[in-house]
Amino acid sequence: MTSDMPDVSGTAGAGEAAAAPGDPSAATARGGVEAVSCTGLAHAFGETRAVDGLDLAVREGEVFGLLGPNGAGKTTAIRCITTLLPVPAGMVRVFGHDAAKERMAVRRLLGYVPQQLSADSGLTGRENTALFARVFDVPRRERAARVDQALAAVGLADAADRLAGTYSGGMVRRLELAQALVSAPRLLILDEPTIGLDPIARTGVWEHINAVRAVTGMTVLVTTHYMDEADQYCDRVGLMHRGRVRALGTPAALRRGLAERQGADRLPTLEDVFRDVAGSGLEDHPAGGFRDVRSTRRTAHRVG
Ligand SMILES: Nc1ncnc2c1ncn2[C@@H]1O[C@H](COP(=O)(O)OP(=O)(O)OP(=O)(O)O)[C@@H](O)[C@H]1O
Repeated sequence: MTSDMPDVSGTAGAGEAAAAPGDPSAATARGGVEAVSCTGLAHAFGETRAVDGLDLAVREGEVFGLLGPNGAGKTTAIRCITTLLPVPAGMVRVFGHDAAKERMAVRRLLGYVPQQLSADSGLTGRENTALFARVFDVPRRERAARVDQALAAVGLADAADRLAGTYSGGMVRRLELAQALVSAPRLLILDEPTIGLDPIARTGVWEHINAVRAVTGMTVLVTTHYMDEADQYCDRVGLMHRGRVRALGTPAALRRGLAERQGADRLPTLEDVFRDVAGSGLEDHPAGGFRDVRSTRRTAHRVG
């Protein structure tokens, strides 16, 4: 925690997690339930089996990266976990709460930064964040302070009263982070938080996530296409392909495992691991499909 990083821990679950920030094994050792548990999760759109028997366990306190190419099923899985999509088959639990039957309990525990733009360009940063504080039932008397804390935690204190429409792409992403943090979630879910951002803005987003996490001990579940970011920032990753997790572990262990299997003289990258896991099937879902272009352009538009 840096001295200029205010506390955004609020009340929900911050105390127990703060005992061992960033240490997932310690969190599990405290006997806490898993932050997210998916068992046999399946979700189809017509004939398309977007998620197809997903098993996944995210430990309390860790940063877990769900990686995969376009169409792997990451967003669909995330939307089931956040209760935005139903759970037609299998089981999803968030801190022990059944996402199918206890939707409000699940929603109260999490903050969600979707891929799509969630900030209103016609409102200031402060107004946008205050709106989320109201929607997420932050007690009225705490709202102003919590909004200030959330904006300061993402480095937007000085820009709080500017219209979001004047923000750069990186600032918009950090504002969306503040919106998700204002309710002091125990679980922060981010769907491709850095897509379309330049390297400096990408680093900025991650630094703010990690600074808040160091204070609150919140669990982070993030989807990304960027293997380098996953390698650098995630405690563990799940490599998802065709609706399922095909490999799971710390980035280092996955890379070492491939090096041992291949007898390689250099340590492979996470991307090498992914190509090994997904094999030639990766070409079935080439990057740059309409949906990916659309989301990248949406973000790029904010930058312009
Ligand atoms: N609303 C929808 N209607 C129909 N098909 C959908 C819908 N949403 C997703 N799909 C399909 O489900 C599959 C999984 O999509 P999903 O968005 O979950 O993948 P993803 O891994 O998040 O991809 P991306 O990285 O491009 O966001 C894809 O084949 C996609 O075209």
